Amino acid sequence: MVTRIPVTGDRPYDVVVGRGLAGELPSMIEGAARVAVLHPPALRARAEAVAAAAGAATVVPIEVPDAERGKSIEVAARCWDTLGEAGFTRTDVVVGVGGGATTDLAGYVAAAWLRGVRWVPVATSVAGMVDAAVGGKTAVNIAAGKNLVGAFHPPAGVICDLDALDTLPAADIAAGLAEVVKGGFIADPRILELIEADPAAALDPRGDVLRELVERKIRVKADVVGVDLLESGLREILNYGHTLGHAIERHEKYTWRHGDAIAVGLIFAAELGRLTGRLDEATAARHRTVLESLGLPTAYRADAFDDLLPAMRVDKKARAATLRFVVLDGLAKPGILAGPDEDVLRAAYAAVAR
Ligand SMILES: NC(=O)c1ccc[n+]([C@@H]2O[C@H](COP(=O)([O-])OP(=O)(O)OC[C@H]3O[C@@H](n4cnc5c(N)ncnc54)[C@H](O)[C@@H]3O)[C@@H](O)[C@H]2O)c1
Ligand SMILES: O=C(O)C(=O)C[C@@H](O)[C@H](O)[C@H](O)COP(=O)(O)O
Ligand SMILES: [Zn+2]
Repeated sequence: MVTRIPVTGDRPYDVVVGRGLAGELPSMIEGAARVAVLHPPALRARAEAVAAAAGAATVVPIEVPDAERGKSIEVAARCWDTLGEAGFTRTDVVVGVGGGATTDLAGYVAAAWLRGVRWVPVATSVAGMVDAAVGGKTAVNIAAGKNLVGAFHPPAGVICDLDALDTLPAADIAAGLAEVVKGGFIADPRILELIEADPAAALDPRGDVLRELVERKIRVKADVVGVDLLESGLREILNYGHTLGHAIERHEKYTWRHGDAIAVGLIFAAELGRLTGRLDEATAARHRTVLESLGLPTAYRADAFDDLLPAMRVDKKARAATLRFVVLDGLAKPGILAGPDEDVLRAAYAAVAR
C-alpha cells in the first residue's frame, strides 16, 4: 500500500510513504539528463538502488560525510564542484539518500546551485521521513550555530520507503520519534495516545503503529508548511523544543542525535509553558512520561545553562535581543512566549538539569 500525502503551496508535491518505492523516482526526475545522488558511506548500497531507477539519466554519485559532519559549507562546496565538473544544468536533479542531515545538505546544494534546481529527498531515517525531508527547509551548520546557512527550497517530491528503516539503529528510531512526539503535542494528540498505548510497537520498524505515526506526523508537517513555507508565522510551531535542543547539539559539538536533544528541549519548553501559567501540570508532565517511554533522554548537564543561554540567542525565532519560544497553551494549542525573564528560563532549566 502506498500513501500519498500532498503538500500544497506555490510548488506543490507529494510525500510518498510505503515499501519498495523505487518506481516513484522516475516521475520526480522527469526531463533530467543528470541526477546527482548524495549519500553517506553507510548508505551506498541504498543509493545505488535509487540510482538504478534513474533510467536514461546520467548518475553522478557523491559520497558525503555521515550525519552532521556532512552538513557543512565545505562539504556543500565540494558537491558544487562535482556538479560543475558534471555540467549540471537547470533541468538536472539532486537526490539526497539518507537521514535528515544528508537531505538537509542535498537540499541546500540544490537550492544554491544555479540559484535553485530540482531536488528529491529519499528519506531513510524516521527523523528524515517525518520531518527533514518535508517542507523544503534546507541548511548547513556553521561555527556560530546549527542550520544558520540555508534556504527554503521545496522538493519535487519526497520518498519515504519504510523498508529503509530495517537497518536504522534502534537509537535512531527513538530519536526520530522525538519529532513525532513534538507533532503530537503541537497538533495531533492521537500520536501521543498511540505511543502511550504501546511504546514498543511505536519503535518497531516493521509494525503498523510506526507507519501510522510516520504518516500522522507527515500530515501535521504538510498542513503547516503548505500554508507557511517561509516561517512567517504558523511554521514556527514546528520549532517546539528546538531552541534549547539546538543549543544542546551545538554544546555537544553535534555528537548528540538531533532527536535526543529535542527530547530534552521539549521537556524544557513544556516547563516554560507551565511556569508562565499557560500549560496545565498534567500536559507538562505528559511530555516526560511519553519521551521516557521511548527511552529518550530527558536531562542535560546542570552546569551548562550559562553556555546554553548565548547559544539559544542565535535561534532563528529570536528578534533582536528578544528570545522567543514555542510553548503550549494546552494540548495542541501552540503559541509564542516572547522575552521571558532569565529567572524563568533558569527555573525551567531546573526541570532538565542533571
Ligand atoms: N529540514 C528540516 O525541516 C529538518 C527537520 C528535522 C531534522 N532536521 C535535521 O535532520 C538531522 C537529523 O536527522 P537524522 O536523525 O536522520 O540524522 P542523520 O542524517 O545524521 O542520521 C542519523 C544516523 O543514521 C544513519 N542512517 C540513516 N538512515 C539509515 C538507514 N536506513 N540505515 C542505517 N543507518 C541509517 C545515518 O547515516 C546517521 O549515522 C539533523 O541535522 C536535523 O537538524 C531537519
Ligand atoms: O520544519 C521546520 O520548520 C522545523 O522547525 C522542523 C525542525 O524539526 C527542524 O529541526 C528544523 O531544521 C529546525 O529549523 P531551524 O530553522 O530551527 O534551524
Ligand atoms: Zn527538528
